[in-house]
Amino acid sequence: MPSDTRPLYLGFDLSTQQLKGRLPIIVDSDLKAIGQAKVDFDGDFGAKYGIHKGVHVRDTTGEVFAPVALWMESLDLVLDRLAAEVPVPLSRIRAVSGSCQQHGSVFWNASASEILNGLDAEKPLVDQLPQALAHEWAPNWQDHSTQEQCDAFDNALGGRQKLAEVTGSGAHHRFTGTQIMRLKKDLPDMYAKTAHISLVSSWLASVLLGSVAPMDISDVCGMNLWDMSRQAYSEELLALAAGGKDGAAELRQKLGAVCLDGGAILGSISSYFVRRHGFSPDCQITPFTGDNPATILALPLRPLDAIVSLGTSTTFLMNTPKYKPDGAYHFFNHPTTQGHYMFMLCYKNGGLAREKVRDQLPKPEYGDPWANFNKAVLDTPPMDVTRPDDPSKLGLYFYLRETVPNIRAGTWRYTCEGNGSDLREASHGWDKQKDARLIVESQALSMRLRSQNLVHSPGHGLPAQPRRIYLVGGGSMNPAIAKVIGEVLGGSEGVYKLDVGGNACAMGGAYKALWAMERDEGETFDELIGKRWTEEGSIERVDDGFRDGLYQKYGKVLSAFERMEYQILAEEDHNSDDGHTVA
Ligand SMILES: Nc1ncnc2c1ncn2[C@@H]1O[C@H](COP(=O)(O)OP(=O)(O)O)[C@@H](O)[C@H]1O
Ligand SMILES: O=C(CO)[C@@H](O)[C@H](O)COP(=O)(O)O
Repeated sequence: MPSDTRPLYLGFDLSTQQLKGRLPIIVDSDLKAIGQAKVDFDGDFGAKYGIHKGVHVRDTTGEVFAPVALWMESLDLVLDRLAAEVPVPLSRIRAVSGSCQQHGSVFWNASASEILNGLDAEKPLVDQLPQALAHEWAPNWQDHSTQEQCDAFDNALGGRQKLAEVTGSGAHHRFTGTQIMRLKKDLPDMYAKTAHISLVSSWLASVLLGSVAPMDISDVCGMNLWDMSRQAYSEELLALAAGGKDGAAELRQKLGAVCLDGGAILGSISSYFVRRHGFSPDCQITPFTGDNPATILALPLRPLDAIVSLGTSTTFLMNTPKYKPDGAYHFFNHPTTQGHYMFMLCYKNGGLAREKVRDQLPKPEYGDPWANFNKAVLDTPPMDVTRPDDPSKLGLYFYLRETVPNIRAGTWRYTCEGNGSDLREASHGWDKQKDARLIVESQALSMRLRSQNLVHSPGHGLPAQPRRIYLVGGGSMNPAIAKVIGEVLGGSEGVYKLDVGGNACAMGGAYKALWAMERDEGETFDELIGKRWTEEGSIERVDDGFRDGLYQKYGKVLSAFERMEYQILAEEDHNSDDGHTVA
């Protein structure tokens, strides 16, 4: 086929701080990215919407939310930029999918279908679509205003572990079921006016489709409402969120159908995008998923490989056929492979917490803003142990209430012996330079602690650990962070970064659209992408990973790290509004 007629697949990424579109060109045996465009929410629209890092925060309640109109403006703008920046017409795009920040929800009113279907290409989305909303704000995954609702969810089926067994997760502040329950209580008129509820992923798919799109099989698991063994909504949990049996039926209707096939074709793109942005009327929309499920589609991920996503949130992801739910982590349906799951740990205090520590150090006058942070990381030895009898330093750096564990905002500095004994608070703290290494170690130790049941020995007598660790997200550009992650988490075959770096989830979305259109009968995503994907040009080895001796040293302080978390949790007033659920 001549190169200028080969079909293209577009993958969006609507994440916390930006909307990105990546446009890979697909050839017979290769998958090649040919261009991208980006809207930065703060940079492009910060003043207009009064947002900071893509969201509004209400400190008194713990609410975190984003203006939906911001995403409407950003969608038109990113497509204008894409058309200007890529050397191919958008009419060559054959199908679109994408990945969006998880758990956020958009509340549509009863005129949504009519407005979506009748968009006028002469006017921007932001002049027409807000009228289709019942609520101008979308709760964001950093929201932590739902402790009361989390307690109710954890108790509903007989305990947190039971909830995790049924839905793949214990109750979490950000999960959509707890958010819907709170909004129904706080804003009953808004809830009554709501005809449809979308996740951010199905919202973006709806706009592109020109009708309300179904939720996707993986992203639907981020609600605490989906029964994993039945692959259907849990009636009991719907009733809990919506206040009784009648409420459950109404809520099920608002949530709509769920698309069980990640490679389904939902329909042709809305004529708005054909007329305004030059898409072909034959361009197809396939289900959009969450940014984390899409990230595991950015490469053929084998069981025992792990992805660490260093975006606004930090997430640790694995593809596994085993379902071993626990209140401290998440199991989602795999976005493309039935019978497989995505294991996930998710931390709120990821990139922004590292930025806070970085900003305590002198700012480099020019060049890489991370240069001084990186120097401090590399100048500090593991756990700041220089001599054999130095105590090991451990810290927690939370600028927001954390998810796992559910610890309030604050900074804590502790020491212990090399074997994990004699844990005590470092009453005089330590030099700020050391925090740079210690925050990265702390984030990696938490991931190691909570993923240890999921990994086994990769062979050759090695201790249990991931085989390969792939880094993605904005922080994956950072070699000092990569080194510490390898030292703490291991990785018997090394640590790699994806060449698409911060765009892995958009790439995963584009691959999903490709699979939807080009799969043979019964051909799995991994089979199709595995045949065309090559390591060369896709990944780069950035660290050795497992280091015999040092890996075991970090292993010895894991129990002290866990005790430190418990001690801090125990300090919280159990009767305070903050609650004390151990996640
Ligand atoms: N060189 C770097 N070193 C460390 N962190 C970085 C670097 N470059 C970007 N980041 C971090 O990446 C984060 C954004 O990552 P990204 O994956 O684009 O975010 P999101 O998808 O959540 O919008 C920023 O908060 C920033 O802290
Ligand atoms: O809440 C979660 C996962 O459960 C977050 O990972 C969000 O999905 C947002 O991700 P980024 O903006 O950091 O990409």
